[in-house]
Amino acid sequence: MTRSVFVDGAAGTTGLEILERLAPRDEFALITLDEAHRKDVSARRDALNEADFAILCLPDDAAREAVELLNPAAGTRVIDASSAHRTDDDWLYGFPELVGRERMAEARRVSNPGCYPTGFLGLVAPLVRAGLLPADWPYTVNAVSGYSGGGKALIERFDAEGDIAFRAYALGLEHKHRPEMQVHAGLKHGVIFAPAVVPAYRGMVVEVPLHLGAMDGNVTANALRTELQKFYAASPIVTVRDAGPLDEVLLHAAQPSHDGMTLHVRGSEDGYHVRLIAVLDNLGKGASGAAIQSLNLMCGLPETSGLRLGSAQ
Ligand SMILES: NC(=O)C1=CN([C@@H]2O[C@H](COP(=O)(O)OP(=O)(O)OC[C@H]3O[C@@H](n4cnc5c(N)ncnc54)[C@H](OP(=O)(O)O)[C@@H]3O)[C@@H](O)[C@H]2O)C=CC1
Ligand SMILES: CC(=O)N[C@@H](CCC(=O)OP(=O)(O)O)C(=O)O
Repeated sequence: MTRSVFVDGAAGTTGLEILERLAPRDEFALITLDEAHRKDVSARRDALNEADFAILCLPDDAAREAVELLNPAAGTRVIDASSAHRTDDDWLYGFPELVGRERMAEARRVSNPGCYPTGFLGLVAPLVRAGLLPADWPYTVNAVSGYSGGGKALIERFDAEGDIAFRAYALGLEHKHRPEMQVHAGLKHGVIFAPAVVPAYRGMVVEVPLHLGAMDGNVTANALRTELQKFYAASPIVTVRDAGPLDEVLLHAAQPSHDGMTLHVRGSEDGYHVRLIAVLDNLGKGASGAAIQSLNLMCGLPETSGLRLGSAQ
């Protein structure tokens, strides 16, 4: 059975990577628009309603517009890579490891998680659910991303300026990912989110430092790691590393494309402090790879079909 797929925003950073992953697969037939029509509302409406699946790789406003162009009778199932619907109850949050693969199989509207939230939620949500971390703790998220995370505009800026080593942003302490992190981890307080961009094209490191010893209970770093290992034991995509020696270079300037995510739990000797660290590709598990994982599950296909999971992160 062949399913038709329309990628709206196919000329963008995320869209192109989705096309690369879909092109060799014969389970899917791509509906494409040429350069002259890719932003034409009428052509997009036709493509959106003709497709079995639409994958939206657009800015938020254009993604909302695409949803309005859909005729419910057409039955198109949607995966939205933007942040427009990530805390919308009418959409399933497309993090299969957290929401359950069975729900993905049935879903008609799936919101792809944000890149940084994928790292944060991958670390924190299972631990809050298990009662090992408190839901009412004031969490902090320190993170760096490759510059493709900002799409075509940021890629152009990095290519043009050439000498940026560390670009801190969201310095007003607001960011579109904060609500998503709070809601899907079930937290009482909004997080402090401190993102930065570094001169790597792709890849990201998302870190949650914890004063574990200041929390109630006698939870240890080993207990956190064991819980994450149990939670992801069946996952072919998320790996939880043990406490052994760790290469200090978590992100290379020429990081290869990868659709997995690796989690680390590093504890101090006295057990008081812990660093939870997620390493992923913003264009892999952080965007395009996640969309393909969701598409596979929505089609009843093997979860990892077409994913890039070859070399370890
Ligand atoms: N880059 C990343 O790592 C990640 C991105 N995302 C999300 O994915 C979405 C796309 O991001 P990204 O690929 O980085 O962005 P890009 O800017 O690289 O691509 C966006 C594409 O959408 C096109 N576009 C804009 N408006 C319209 C419209 N009205 N109709 C049709 N096409 C339109 C743009 O056209 P043009 O080429 O003319 O500018 C561009 O090709 C965003 O919502 C982003 O938040 C999610 C996770 C990670
Ligand atoms: C480096 C950079 O600018 N990253 C983007 C996040 C990536 C993005 O726009 O997409 P998602 O929200 O769908 O993850 C940002 O911080 O706004």
